[in-house]
Amino acid sequence: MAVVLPSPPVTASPGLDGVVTKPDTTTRAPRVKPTKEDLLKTHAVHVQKQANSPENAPRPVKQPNLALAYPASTKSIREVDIIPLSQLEVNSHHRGSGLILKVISPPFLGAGAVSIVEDEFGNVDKISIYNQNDSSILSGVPEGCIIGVKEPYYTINGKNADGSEDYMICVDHPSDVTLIRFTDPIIPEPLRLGPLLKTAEDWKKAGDTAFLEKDFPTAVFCYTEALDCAEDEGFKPSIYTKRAGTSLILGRYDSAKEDALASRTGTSTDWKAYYTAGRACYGLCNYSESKEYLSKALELNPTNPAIKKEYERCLARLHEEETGDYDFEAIYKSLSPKNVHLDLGSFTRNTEVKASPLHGRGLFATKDLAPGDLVFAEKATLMPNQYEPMRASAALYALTVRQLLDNPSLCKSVLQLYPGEMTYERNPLEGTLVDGVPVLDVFVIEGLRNKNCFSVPLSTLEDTRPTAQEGRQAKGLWVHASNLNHACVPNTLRSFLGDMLISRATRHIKAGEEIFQQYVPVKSLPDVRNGVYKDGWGFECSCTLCVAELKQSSEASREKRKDLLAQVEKILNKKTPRAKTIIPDATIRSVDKLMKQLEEAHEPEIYGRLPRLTLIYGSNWLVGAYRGKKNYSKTIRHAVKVLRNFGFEMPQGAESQDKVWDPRQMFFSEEWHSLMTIHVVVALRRLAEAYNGLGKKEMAERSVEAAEFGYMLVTGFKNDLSNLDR
Ligand SMILES: C[S@@+](CC[C@H](N)C(=O)[O-])C[C@H]1O[C@@H](n2cnc3c(N)ncnc32)[C@H](O)[C@@H]1O
Repeated sequence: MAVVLPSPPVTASPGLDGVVTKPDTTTRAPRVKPTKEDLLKTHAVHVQKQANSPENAPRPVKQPNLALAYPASTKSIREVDIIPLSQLEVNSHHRGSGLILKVISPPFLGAGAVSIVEDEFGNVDKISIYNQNDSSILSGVPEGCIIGVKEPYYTINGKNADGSEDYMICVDHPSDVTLIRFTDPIIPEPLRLGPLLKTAEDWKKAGDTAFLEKDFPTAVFCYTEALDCAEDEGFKPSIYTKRAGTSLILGRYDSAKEDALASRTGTSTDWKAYYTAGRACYGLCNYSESKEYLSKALELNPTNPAIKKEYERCLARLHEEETGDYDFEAIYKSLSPKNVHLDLGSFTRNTEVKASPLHGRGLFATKDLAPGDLVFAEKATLMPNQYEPMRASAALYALTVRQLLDNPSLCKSVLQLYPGEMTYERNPLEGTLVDGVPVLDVFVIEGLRNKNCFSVPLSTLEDTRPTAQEGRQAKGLWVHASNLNHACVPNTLRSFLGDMLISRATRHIKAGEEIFQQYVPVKSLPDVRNGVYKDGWGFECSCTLCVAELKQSSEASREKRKDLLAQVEKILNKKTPRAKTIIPDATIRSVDKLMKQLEEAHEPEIYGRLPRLTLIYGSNWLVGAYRGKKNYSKTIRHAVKVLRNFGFEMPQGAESQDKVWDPRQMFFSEEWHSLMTIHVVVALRRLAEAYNGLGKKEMAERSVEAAEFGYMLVTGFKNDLSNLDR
């Protein structure tokens, strides 16, 4: 799916003569409007060009520009005052008004469907309808259909070739436009066509033809007409069955379920209705309801293998939801770039959503958890299989709009996510059905996508490999995980397997304690990282580390650390030495010296049990440098420092090669505030290598075991450390 970058905010721009001209944003009547002939002629040229271009090019997405947000209409087309096109004013949203229009051209399909429309008085205009679903025939507004546009936004689309203004009705919110049935009395006399087909049987046949041609949206439309004009009640169940099956193919599970249940006749053939309803509920990840319907289907048709199979699948999902018992290794093996949506239930019962003292809602533990425990595992609510970084956000936005339109029952859980500050008040009617579709505000959807989505590799395990392709991440929404607030030194770590988010405890968590995660990897300087949170999510972090660094440590100390870190970075030029790189001793000595000063710049009374993030880069580098020189004792010394700098408790004397201690214990300290990343695993491996080099087998083995535990935390499940070499 290609991406259309958000249209630029309306700002001043230089004109041809270099003079800055401000776009005209005043509400006013349009200047000169083109004639019907001109509009149709220009439009036909575009449509022709499209017809000549290669078929099946993906539709681009118009991502909403939050700076230009406006609310969706919550009114029915029957509640607004119908106005003629001639009353439209540019740069206006025409609150309280609506249009009834006939589409008089085939559409040009780009990011939106652009068509020419006419009102009952013969006025014509251009319309662009965005964010419609492929499952809806409105995505291609067929010529001849009648549409209602609620509270239309009329805009200047740019300039025509002759320099005149190009006007357009711009429909961003998918629920602002509604398809009007040909027999609806709301259609004014001059636009009326009367019914295209006469009988329910005719419509049913038309539906069947569309179905066979795989034009499923049209099939749904025809079956709907058939149901509407059917006089014989006995005719309806078979149409409901057909429409349910078609909706199931389209992924419109809510309607599939509703139609399936409406198709029941009270006879033994109702197993089909229950089977379809069960599959629809499965599609909505509502496994307990799915089980109910599938049980009923089995009662009526106990030997049917298809029902049995679905039933078994359903039981497996319920077991996962209940126990969190997953075979992660098998799941990992089943993953492929084409198969990222896993058939799994979500395990969330160790956690609950409650009000957080920090902000809005938070996630809290319902039982005591130990380091390594599965806190929760959640299948993505929405995650497109799109790992191209340039396209991932737009794909998630488009999928969210599509899924909510197709399955209004999803609206409640998704629309309650935090969308950040909006420029207007949210309407409580969002997500409720008006004119048969849920009211969707695309700017709210973009806001909540932005504030709640996670970037996700195909699997975290693969992402930890040196050969991993950088930046290939999809974006997804996990509604349960969206309740997590951020802490720089959190108590959980998330990882991914396909669209499954795995959250593991990185320290002891007591029942009732709030659960935190890092939104993004933390920057070492507190003001820099808090700038990221402020810009991205609008908050300042109040975790133990941020409070210590920003409130307790003096500005002078902060500046000193910043300055020393800059000096270290300058020498290292952001390169971690590889095993075979020979580093001049003088460079190592300079880094070592600076690192000592940097270490001393951390006040012991403040950093006693906290990570010292500014030291991590340099200490990691020193591990690499001494490893390259096979200087085992210094490798041990600095690997221990790395672990300490990540906030792990190191016993007295651990920096010495002769100290006997147990690195496996470091994850279980109650008082220390540690930060778990893949670098901790790497440091533990270096420690093991160095102990091995010195012949200290037991220490080496303990270090490997600690690294394996750390790797389990990072990747979500137990894995061989050799993955880190592939
Ligand atoms: C994904 S939501 C987290 C759940 C959120 N508390 C809610 O009520 O929906 C992200 C938003 O939570 C808030 N937030 C997250 N971590 C925070 C923290 N440590 N302190 C204050 N606000 C935080 C910010 O407003 C952020 O934009």
